[in-house]
Amino acid sequence: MGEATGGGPTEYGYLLNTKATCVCSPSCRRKPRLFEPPSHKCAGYAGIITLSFSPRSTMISIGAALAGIVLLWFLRSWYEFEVMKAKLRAIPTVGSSNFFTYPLVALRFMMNGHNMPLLSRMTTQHPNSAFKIRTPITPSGWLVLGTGHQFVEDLRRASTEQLSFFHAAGYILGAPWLNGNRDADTSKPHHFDAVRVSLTRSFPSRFEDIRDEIEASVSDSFGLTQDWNEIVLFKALVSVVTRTSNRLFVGLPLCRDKEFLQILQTLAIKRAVAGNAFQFLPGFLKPHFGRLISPIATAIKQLEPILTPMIRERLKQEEAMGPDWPERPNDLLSWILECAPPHKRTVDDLIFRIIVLNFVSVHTTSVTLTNAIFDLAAHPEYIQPLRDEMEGVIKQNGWSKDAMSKMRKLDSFVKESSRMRGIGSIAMARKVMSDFALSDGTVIPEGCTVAIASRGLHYDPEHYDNPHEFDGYRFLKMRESDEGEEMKHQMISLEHDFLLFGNGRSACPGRFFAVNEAKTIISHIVLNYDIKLPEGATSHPDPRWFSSSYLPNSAAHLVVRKRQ
Ligand code: HEM
Repeated sequence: MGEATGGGPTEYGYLLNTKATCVCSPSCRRKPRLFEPPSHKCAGYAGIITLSFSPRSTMISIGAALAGIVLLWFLRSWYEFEVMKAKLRAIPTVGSSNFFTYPLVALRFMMNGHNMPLLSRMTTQHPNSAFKIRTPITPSGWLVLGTGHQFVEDLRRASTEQLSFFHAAGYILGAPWLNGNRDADTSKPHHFDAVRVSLTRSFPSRFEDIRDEIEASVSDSFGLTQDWNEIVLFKALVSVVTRTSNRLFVGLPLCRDKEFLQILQTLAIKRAVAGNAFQFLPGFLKPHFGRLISPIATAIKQLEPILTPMIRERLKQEEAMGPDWPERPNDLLSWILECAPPHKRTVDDLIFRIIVLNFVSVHTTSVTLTNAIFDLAAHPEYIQPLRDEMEGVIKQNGWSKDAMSKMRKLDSFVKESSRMRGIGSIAMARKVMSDFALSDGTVIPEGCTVAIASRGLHYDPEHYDNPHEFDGYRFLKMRESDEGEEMKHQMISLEHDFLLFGNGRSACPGRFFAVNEAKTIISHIVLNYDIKLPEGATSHPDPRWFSSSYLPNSAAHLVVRKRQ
């Protein structure tokens, strides 16, 4: 048998014992390798492995390999961090710029990434400037934040080849790993146009359905009793929004199917949590954890048996009759198929699109609605004027998209709630795809991530009087006083100092639907229910923040009863 120098094989292990030789015959001097190729057919080959194996040695080997990987990752991250720091030296740093304080910085960002005083101070003291902060949410560890209109304008005008939303948001939300590498080949997935063009054009004609689903789902979630009744508002609204959106996306009876809804509601929460948690994982672990915990992969597996027959049938019909046939459903599948390139017209891909659109729309709309309803309960003096407006407009226009557009007080109220709370502290995150010059001459290097300190802008006294005070009619007054520009201040408008929906070429394509859906849900609640905060509560329940993401207090209660 071959001898093992530097320690016996059973004691030190096959992988560590680099001086060991093959045991097939005394004359064989071959060195065994970490992964032995099958071509080496020595009789003793299997024997080496069997003889050499010991649990302790395997653990040591795995530990050594992992330590090596961590060290390599650490050195690479350090290198990339320092290279980017050098390239960004013209931009002032806020906070630490020392790589070795990373764990502390990551923790601080996680707990305080929405740092209101910092964002406000930078916005008011250094308007129209850029500063950089250390953050775990970008590949280089640096994020360049802009303040002021000019910076928004610079990002807004950039092409998607220069500044990419999908690359930046993908990294921040963990999409390449949690979405199972889908859309990795494109900077703008086709579902974006399905929402921007087809859904927006089609949903006014589906208004009756939407209203019907709101009535049924609110009654199921809120109850319809004469007595006061406490509900967990965020949970109730996630259910209402999932049902209403899916009445439009996939129609009846699926939008009321308990299993289907449960999968989507769990996904909306788990995907948001996983995306946030992923920001703090070292890059080399992301692919592995992504495969292990991907909520999207889980949802795809669970939804396959439910959605596959319906999608197969639709694909067959489209193939036989083309895109224009008399009974063609006016739903999400048709809208996606209108925009899908041939290689994306598959069952698997269509299930993925339905899931992604549920994820991007349900969570954001539920958060916006929860904020607005809690603001209404905290400021009950707005309830009667809003009821009067709703009743008047509906009397003239019926329940319709037009009626929703005419509810100016309501629009202003929901927009003010979103200005103060929103969905996050930064907006318009973009990855710089090639060196990008701002209008003041500052060059942001390729590979860097830029964003707007939107929470600072939303509270900027230059643009908003008494920005810390809730004024439900703020935007109504702006519409009335800004002659000829009254459309500018409605909620769906993309303004430089209101970035709930982002801005520029990648601004949210679902905002027309989202705002109308939210206004219809609030109108239904206000016209049919009395609402108030629970006993003892006097203000909007405290939200939770996780890094730069805003989360409403998901356990907070609202007290409701049938309108008296
Ligand atoms: C109040 C609710 C919503 C809010 C606050 C919101 C907000 C946003 C924001 C901030 C962006 C990124 C824009 C940028 O960086 O410039 C975005 C992207 C997007 N939104 Fe919305 N959104 C909402 C509802 C919806 C709805 C209802 C849909 C679809 C029906 C939708 C579909 C999308 C899509 C497809 C993108 C591109 C990102 C992607 O595909 O991952 N959104 N949204």
